[in-house]
Amino acid sequence: MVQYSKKIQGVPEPTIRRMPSYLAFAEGLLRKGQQFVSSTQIANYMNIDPTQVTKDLSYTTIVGKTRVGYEVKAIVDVLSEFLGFSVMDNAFLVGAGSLGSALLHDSGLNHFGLNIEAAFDVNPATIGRKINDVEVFHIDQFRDLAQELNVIMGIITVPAENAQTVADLMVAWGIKAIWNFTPARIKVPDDIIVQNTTLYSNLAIIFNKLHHERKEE
Ligand SMILES: NC(=O)c1ccc[n+]([C@@H]2O[C@H](COP(=O)([O-])OP(=O)(O)OC[C@H]3O[C@@H](n4cnc5c(N)ncnc54)[C@H](O)[C@@H]3O)[C@@H](O)[C@H]2O)c1
Repeated sequence: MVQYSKKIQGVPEPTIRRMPSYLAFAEGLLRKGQQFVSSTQIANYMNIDPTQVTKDLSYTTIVGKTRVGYEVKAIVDVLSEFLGFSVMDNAFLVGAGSLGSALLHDSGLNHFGLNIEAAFDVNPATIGRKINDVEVFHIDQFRDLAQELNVIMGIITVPAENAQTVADLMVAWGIKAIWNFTPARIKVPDDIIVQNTTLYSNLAIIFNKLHHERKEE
């Protein structure tokens, strides 16, 4: 077990958002056998200023060495632990439809420390099936399984109008963090972590940039 990690609390969100890219870059270098990497090299890859890289990494215990830079293996070990990717957390997914199935097929989640223990749905055609080895249960079994398995995260991929009901169920049965993929804005107690994720806002940004640039041409 690596002992370098500091508490992630107080780290600015943009820094946390950049860290998985630092990690992916370092993992690639490690595979190629590179031992050290400079902040300039990382910055060039990220298209940001080297001072930003130094600042971001200073939130961890990774220390650069004069002239040689950062040890690549240390970046991989420290960031994996710092970001929580080296510890496996268990999640339940509710809504095993099109998006839910895609997430169940994503091996990247496992790589980044998230294990989806079980999925839930209300559609009889889906219940009882296994999607990428994850069994789909009726939503009524959520309570029993949440008590039985050590699950701390809930992933919501149901139609937006059902998102609040599912969130309430998750909170009632001990889920501490909710990853909400629906466009609905769910209400939960203050101590529950909610992260809303949508591909469409990124798409909107692309369209906006495309159309904006076209206007300027
Ligand atoms: N965040 C993103 O980028 C993104 C991308 C695609 C879809 N979405 C959103 O994800 C959600 C699902 O989209 P989809 O295309 O997979 O829809 P879908 O209809 O294919 O799947 C929804 C599933 O939820 C199940 N369901 C409905 N009510 C339920 C309940 N109360 N409990 C348990 N299961 C229930 C349905 O039976 C179905 O299997 C929607 O809210 C959609 O807007 C978000």
